This record gives sequence, structure tokens and C-alpha cells, in this order.
Amino acid sequence: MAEDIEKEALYYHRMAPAGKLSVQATKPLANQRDLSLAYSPGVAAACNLIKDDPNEVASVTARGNLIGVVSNGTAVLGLGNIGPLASKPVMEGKAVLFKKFAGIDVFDIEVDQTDVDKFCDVVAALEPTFGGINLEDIKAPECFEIEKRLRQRMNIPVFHDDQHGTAIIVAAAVYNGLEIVGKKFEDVKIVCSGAGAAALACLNMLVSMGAKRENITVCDIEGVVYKGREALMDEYKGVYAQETDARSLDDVIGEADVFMGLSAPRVLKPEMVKKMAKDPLILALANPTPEILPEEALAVRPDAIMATGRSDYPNQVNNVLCFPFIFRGALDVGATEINEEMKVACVKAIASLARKEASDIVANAYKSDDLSGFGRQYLIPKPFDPRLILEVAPAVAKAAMDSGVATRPIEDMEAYEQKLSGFVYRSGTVMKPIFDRAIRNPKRVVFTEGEEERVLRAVQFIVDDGIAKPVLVGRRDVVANRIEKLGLRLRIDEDFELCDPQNDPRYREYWQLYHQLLGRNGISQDFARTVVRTRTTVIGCLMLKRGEVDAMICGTIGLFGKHLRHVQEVIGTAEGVRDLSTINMLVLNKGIVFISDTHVTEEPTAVELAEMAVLSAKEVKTFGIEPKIAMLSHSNFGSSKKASAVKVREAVEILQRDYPDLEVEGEMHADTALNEELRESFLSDSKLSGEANLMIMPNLDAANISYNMLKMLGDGLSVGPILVGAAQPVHILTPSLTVRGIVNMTAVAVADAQKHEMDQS
Ligand SMILES: NC(=O)C1=CN([C@@H]2O[C@H](COP(=O)(O)OP(=O)(O)OC[C@H]3O[C@@H](n4cnc5c(N)ncnc54)[C@H](OP(=O)(O)O)[C@@H]3O)[C@@H](O)[C@H]2O)C=CC1
Ligand SMILES: CC(=O)C(=O)O
Ligand SMILES: [Mg+2]
Repeated sequence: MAEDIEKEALYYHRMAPAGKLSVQATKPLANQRDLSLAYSPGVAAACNLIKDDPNEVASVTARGNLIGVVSNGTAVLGLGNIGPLASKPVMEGKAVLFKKFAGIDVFDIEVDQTDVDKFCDVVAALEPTFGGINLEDIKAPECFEIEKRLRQRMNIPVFHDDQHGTAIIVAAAVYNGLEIVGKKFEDVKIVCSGAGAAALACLNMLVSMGAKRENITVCDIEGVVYKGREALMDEYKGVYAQETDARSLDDVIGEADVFMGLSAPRVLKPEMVKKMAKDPLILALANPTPEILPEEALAVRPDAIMATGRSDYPNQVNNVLCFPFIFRGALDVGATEINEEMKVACVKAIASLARKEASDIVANAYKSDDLSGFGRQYLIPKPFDPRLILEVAPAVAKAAMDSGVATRPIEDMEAYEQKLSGFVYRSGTVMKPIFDRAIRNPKRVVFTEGEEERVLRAVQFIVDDGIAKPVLVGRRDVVANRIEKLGLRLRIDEDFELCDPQNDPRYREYWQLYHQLLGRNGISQDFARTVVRTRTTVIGCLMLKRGEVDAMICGTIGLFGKHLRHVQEVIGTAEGVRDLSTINMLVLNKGIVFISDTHVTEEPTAVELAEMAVLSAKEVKTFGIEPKIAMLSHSNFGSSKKASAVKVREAVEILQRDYPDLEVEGEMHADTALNEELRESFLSDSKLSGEANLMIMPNLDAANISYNMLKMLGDGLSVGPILVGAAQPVHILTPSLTVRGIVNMTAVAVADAQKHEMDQS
């Protein structure tokens, strides 16, 4: 391991609090009342419920979402038998991966026991605690017996990750790798280094997919596993013993199509790689140091496809791609076991995912990789791919139901998938009605930064899902090259319309319209020509003005203020509206909150604040949410006489007088807005009930700062900025927006265009 990684890793683990895990309460425990519900006497009600019906345990405890990651530390990564205590960082690591990738809670259990009987007794006795058991880093051959016995004894899934998690992901990688080089399972010669838990499970899986046992040769620490060998043999590796005089890896590697290493560091030498067949597939999966480093293998065989178990090289073949998602599916249907059908469903889902193009979240997590799509550098999805949970968990859940091991079958699969997407994107559920509406009646949306990578990736989603009819502004050759480089499937002129600012027949009409609109603002004809050639936001605005598109998206690059100025000049405000403003939706663990105005007016007047509240409330309704407006201040109902407090109070008066149907209250603190009890201590006749969901801030600083702070501290996910008050549907995004954010805002733009069309008719 490089010294800097080693140092950094120790710093990471030592950072207070030490380690990587803690237990978090999921219910409030703030007062005497809570205490009597959570603990004595109230807790007895939950106990009695389970005593009477054990199935209720999943409804009143965390068990249904709790996995035990259990090890005795006998085969920890490739570090060997380092014992249970030293294995703890790995088990904590597995726990956080379960949580991060699939929302599953874990207790890591390190057991000081190598005796198979005693170890099984300990684990089996833990059944009341867990919804499933993930056995980890237990050495072969004991691991086979341990898993077999525990599966028999326990009525919850027991899964030895190093065997089956690895086998599933290896099978997906080999399946895709052979497809790329045009070879078939039944023809390939496979050489495997390692005859332990992972290696044997992987070989069994490859055989089940068509590989021929006679084409497989296995080596372990003693060399080739051959018929008649006595040293270090067991019944499990005996299955792969060959009738041969060869005795070493070097003797058997010649003409191999596939090398699979699940053994120890650096056992495969460059001289051996040289002897392999054309287009060899090399899976050097020992952790953390592989059987050969990719640069060493590729130096002697540039035609090789390389995979390792590590995240710092392309093609990470690691069971992290499997265990969080297979358990997610299993837990969600209350599966009593993880059977072959569920494993096969998992292989298929992972293999097919790699063939779809990579999403931006993946590209962000692995910044240095060139993710140009399925191929030699991209055999299987990346662990950060948010689509893994969306595809693998439902496939596993369905396989569990079809094979009869689900105790809580899912009735509405679509709702389940929606829930999972809510877990990944968190904007999923609230955006669903907007997406549905957009797909039913997609509108023409112009993207003024059509050459941008994130825009192109977003347009791929938009075209695939039929969310909008995209029009891109960008140079034809640049757009075409980027589409190819990113491995997207978009076809110019077929999937989207292109406006090339350097070569568009409408150029003259555009600059003339721009001049006509702004001639009295000091824009000469010459300047109008230059602006329309160079400012794509202006081109988009003109297209919208001329009715060539129904909505516009800009702002993925450049300053918000610059885009805003073009929008103000060309599109302007809707009739009766004084100024534009922006609203941001934040999806937090505690719920959804909208904040305005985060981007436009520095010091709004009372009248402008009132207008902002009315326009924002209308926008909130688009999401199917009833607006509950809080006019926020440092003052609580007159507690301050400062000018800013008086301004907000005046805005409330305007709103309550002119818009009696609006649920609006203020001026007040943010906590008063969110706590009805607190509010009632001031007002007996509040015009607002429950928790406010639309926060109108007294000025730009307050809005922007609180929005960004909430987003970071509350781990919030945002949709926006949503521009309100424009004469036509326009949204100015921000450079930090992800592809998913752009897709969300496109759906919002389409919904706005539909509303605009109805208002006009
Ligand atoms: N990328 C991934 O997702 C995963 C990677 N792995 C890696 O695979 C390796 C094995 O793990 P696991 O199967 O759980 O452990 P086991 O202890 O069960 O198996 C280890 C195997 O490697 C063999 N071995 C050890 N040293 C050598 C050597 N110098 N040359 C050839 N063979 C050797 C052992 O031989 P013998 O039988 O003679 O003792 C044994 O067969 C580890 O490096 C681990 O990190 C494991 C799981 C997942
Ligand atoms: C990845 C893993 O589980 C291992 O190397 O043991
Ligand atoms: Mg392991």
C-alpha cells in the first residue's frame, strides 16, 4: 500500500469519534413522555405484541432492516488469519457500505472462535437480533460447513459474502468481458489462483454459467491442484483436481483465456501473462494487493482486459457491488434465505446495468476515470452507481417471491421501485407527479449549454424517459464528439433538434429581433450580431420568444446574474408581476421545505415580499403540496421594531388582506414557523396550522445562506432554483447542479410550459 494512503487511512480511522460507526436513535427522546414510551412502561406494549405474534417484530423494532456482519477473522481480505479483533475495521467498513449503498443497518460481530461447532452455536443464537447474517472473511474450508449448518439452523438469510457476493460479481464481469472479446463460456480455458472460499464459489458459478470443468485448472499455496495430491487437500477443492503432471501456475498459464486470482499478492508474474491467449481476461482480485498490478500486466499484454478488487483502478470487481443490494431485496420481502434464483437475478441485473451508459453520480465519485461506456475499461457498474439499488434490489425481491421464500411479498412492485428511487435520489417521490405530467405531454425545451457534459447526460435520460422534446444550442461537431466520448446513444436531429450558433439559417432573424427588443437600451445592430453569435442564453430566449420552443433551461455554466440579465431583457416578467424571484425546494430527512428568494432580489420591499409569497405558493402547488407560508424574520410577532422586522410585518398585512385564502403567518422566527405549539403560545388566531413548508426570507442573504446551510447540514437534496414570475417558462440553473438536478428541473420546466399553455388558451 502506498505510504500516503496508509497514513491517510489511519488519520481517517482515528478522526474522532474513532472508527466508522455509531448507533443513532430514530425516535425523539426529549422528555419524560418520550422516555415512558421508548422505555418503561411503554416498551412493554411492543414486547407483548411480539410475544403474541412474532411477525410483528419487523413492525416495532429495527430487526427487519438489521444485518449481522459476522467474522472470526480467519481470512481477512488478503491479510490472512489476523484474528477477530484486527478484523474489526473491515467489518465496520462492510457496515458502512451496507448503510451508504442500501440504507441497511448493521451490527458488526467479531467472534473469538475458530471451532466450527462453537462458532455456529454463537451465530445461531443471534437469530432474534437480526433480519439476516452476512458471514465475512472466514477461511476455507471451514466456511463451507459453517454456512451450510447456519442456513439449516436459521430461518433468516445467511450469506457468506466472500463466496457468493464475489461469485455474483465475478460472473457478471466474466460474462461481460467474454462478450467484449467474442469468446464463449464453454470454450474458454480458465486458470484460477486460490482454492479458498471466494475462488471455489466463483468457479462453481462460472461452471453453472457454461464453463467446462475440464477447462479449469486451480492452483493454491502448494501449486496445481491435481488428482492424487495429498498435501493441503480437502473435498471442496478436490472437485477441481485435474489429471496432470503440471505443478505450478507457470506450468498451466499458457494459452489461458481467463486468469482468476483470489489468493495472495503478486503471484502472477508478467512472464506468465505473456503466455496467455489473445485478449486475456485477468481478474486479479486479492485485496488490497492484487495478484498482479494492472500496469504490469498491460505493459506486457496491451490486449488484456484487467480487473482488480480495488477502487483506484478501472473495473473494480468487488463484492460491494452485490451484498448491499441482494440483502436490500431479501430484507424487503422478509426472505427466509438467499437462494440460487435470487443470486442469478442479481448476476443478470448487474451485468446488464454496465451495458447502459454511466450516470453522472458515478462519474463524480470516480473523477479520474474515463467512463465512456461499456467496454474494456468498464466491464461492470461502479459501486457508487445509484442505479444498482434500483435494478438489483427489485430483481432479487421478485426472484425471492417467485421462488417462494418471501414471507412479506411486495404487492405493488412499482410503488416499491419508487420507494427505492426515493432512497437514492430522495427527490424521487415528490418529483413523481411532475414527471408523470411531463411524460404525458412533453414540451419543447431548449438547453442553451448543449455542449455541456452534464446537459448531454441529462438529455439522454430525458429522451429515454420521454420527459421533454429537447432542443440543444451548441456547435454540431463539438456536440457530436462529446456524445461519442461519453458513450451516449443520442442521435443529433433524431433524438433532439440542434441549433448551431455558428451556422443557423435563423441567425439574421434572431439578431434583428434582439435589436428590435433592445435597440432602445443602447444595443447597436453590430453588437446585436455579436451577442447572438456568442451568447447562447440570448439565442434560447429568442427561440422562446418566437415560439420555437416552450421552455428554456440555462445556467449550468457561468454566473447566475449574467443569465438573469438576458432573461430580464428578452423575456421579462409576466403581466402584473413586478420582479422575478427564485424558490428552492429542499428534501430533508424531516420533510420538504421551500425557500425563497435565494438568487434574485437583494433587499425586497414589503410589496415585493408579498408578491414573492404569492408566486411561490402557486409554484409549490405544482408539486401537489399545499403551501403553508411563513414570513420569516429575526422578530416574533412584533418583538423587534427594527426596519427589517417592520417590512416583513407589512408584507404579512398585505397578504392577509389581499389573499385571504392563503395560509400565511408572520413575522416570525424559523422555529416558530416549524412548531405549532410555540406559535400558539403567541397567537390564538394563527392563520397557519402545523409546520410551515414555504419560507419567505426577508432578504437575499438570509435566503441564500439558510438554503445552503440546510442543504449541507441537513444532508438535503435540492430541486431548483425555480424561477418564478417570468413571462414565459425559463429556469436558470447553477453550475453545481448534477445531471439528476437538470433532469428534475427539465420536468419542472415542462410542467410550467403546460401551465403556461393553459393560461394562454
Ligand atoms: N475482490 C473481491 O470482491 C474479493 C476478494 N477476495 C480476495 O481473495 C483472497 C482469498 O480470500 P478467501 O477466499 O476469502 O480466503 P481463503 O483463506 O478462504 O482462501 C485463500 C486461498 O488462497 C490460497 N493462497 C494463499 N496464498 C497463496 C499463494 N501464494 N499462491 C496461491 N494461492 C494462495 C490459499 O491456498 P490454500 O488453500 O493452500 O491455503 C487458499 O486457497 C483474498 O486476497 C481476498 O482479499 C475475497 C473475497 C472477495
Ligand atoms: C472484498 C472482500 O470481501 C475481501 O477481499 O475479502
Ligand atoms: Mg471479505
